[in-house]
Amino acid sequence: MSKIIVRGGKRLSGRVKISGAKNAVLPIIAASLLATKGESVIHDAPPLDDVMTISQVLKSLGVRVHYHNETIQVNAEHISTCEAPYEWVRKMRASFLVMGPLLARQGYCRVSLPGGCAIGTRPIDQHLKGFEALGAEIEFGQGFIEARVKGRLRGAKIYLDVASVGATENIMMAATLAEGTTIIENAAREPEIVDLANYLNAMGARIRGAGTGVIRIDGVESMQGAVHCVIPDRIEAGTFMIAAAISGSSLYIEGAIADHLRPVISKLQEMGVTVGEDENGVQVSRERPLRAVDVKTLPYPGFPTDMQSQMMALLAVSDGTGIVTETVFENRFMHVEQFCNMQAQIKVDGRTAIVSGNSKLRGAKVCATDLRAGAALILAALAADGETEITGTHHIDRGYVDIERKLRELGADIRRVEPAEEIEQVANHEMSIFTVQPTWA
Ligand SMILES: CC(=O)N[C@H]1[C@@H](OP(=O)(O)OP(=O)(O)OC[C@H]2O[C@@H](n3ccc(=O)[nH]c3=O)[C@H](O)[C@@H]2O)O[C@H](CO)[C@@H](O)[C@@H]1O
Ligand SMILES: C=C(OP(=O)(O)O)C(=O)O
Repeated sequence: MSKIIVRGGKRLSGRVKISGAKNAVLPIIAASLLATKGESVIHDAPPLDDVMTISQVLKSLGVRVHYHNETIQVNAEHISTCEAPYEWVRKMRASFLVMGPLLARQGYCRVSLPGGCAIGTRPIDQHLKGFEALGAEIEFGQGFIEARVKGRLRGAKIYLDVASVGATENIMMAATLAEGTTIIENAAREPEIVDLANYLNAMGARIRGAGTGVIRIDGVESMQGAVHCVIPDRIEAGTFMIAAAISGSSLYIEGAIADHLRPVISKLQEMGVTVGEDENGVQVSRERPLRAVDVKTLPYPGFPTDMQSQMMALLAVSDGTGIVTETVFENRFMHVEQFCNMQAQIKVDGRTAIVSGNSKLRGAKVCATDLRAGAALILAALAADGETEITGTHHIDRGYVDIERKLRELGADIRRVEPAEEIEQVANHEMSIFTVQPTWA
């Protein structure tokens, strides 16, 4: 498969435009299943493999989906089946988000168990607990989950044991068409939850409190298609902020919403990075040596787990020792071994990684073990001596739009290599939206 090759040591400069948020657009596309009338038009939908995957899930349900120029149109007036197949759901955890809308609208669904990044066991018990509280009966089949309800779901009070992003989204979507009021307590507060609630409200839902720990949903009889613009991707923005810091550069990150990035901005400032903000984005500059800091991942508004590996790359080249504690996922240190192949000094003890700084990173052959780990390896490679070859690029393509083009335009020496004999195969493969966008459009 393809490789990304980076020759480190280049200064970057200029501005980079952040794409729409992967983690916002995926639930929003799933939510469009709730519209029994009219078409949804979703702008700033990034051309990512994950967006293709969720589109394929909807198409497999008989829904009309069309993608053009970062706008996705969904017409879900007609649904022909309530079964979301393994073929697509296994590729990505967010596919499981069709369960809430299907159950609410059709009273039945059969959804394959979800896949996604291998960063922990990632149970779905909180999603199912929520559906059961709303009156659904849940059955496990072989690799499938079936949910059914007689008549409409009924509003309920649901306390989440963990403030799960996916469970909050799935339950919130299911509750929109329930009879009566649903209250989700200990709800996740991520900006992507707020974006989803805004879209659902534009479709006719009645949701209050999204972005706080208590969300109230007053059920409505029906919903229709709506127009929506997806928020900018705070994780992509954070990744480019670290690109500026790790390469000793100054970059303007266009579209970044500083309020969504507070924990990342605050850590970078503690490390000696200058961050300026205005209404259109953030300016990040690093002129002096970096100071190591400790980082603990937490649900929003804490430091995002999706920025942990990128921050670890930065700590590896900072002065001093930084302790990284991962509290959200129990197995999200797979990238450490890859960093160590680049001469980073990192020791893992359970959920803690001790990063001894001042490493002179060296280019090496490394493999992206998951999406953010792949981005973090690119960042490390920007600061490394010599050439780094990164495989496992399919992980990166799940969540970053044209990362190598964006970095190249800023001055990085980065390119993607497709082995000659595989080019034709890739071009014919419907997974690659970059080469065969029209097959799922
Ligand atoms: C598509 C998407 O938006 N993905 C994001 C979403 O994933 P996702 O929605 O899967 O993450 P969750 O917030 O659900 O997971 C957080 C923690 O809760 C646990 N848990 C979750 C559900 C459940 O039913 N039971 C349970 O125990 C998980 O194992 C994990 O330890 O939020 C994560 C945490 O910010 C991010 O890393 C992912 O990028
Ligand atoms: C873990 C991630 O994605 P997913 O939840 O889709 O696996 C991520 O975006 O970093």
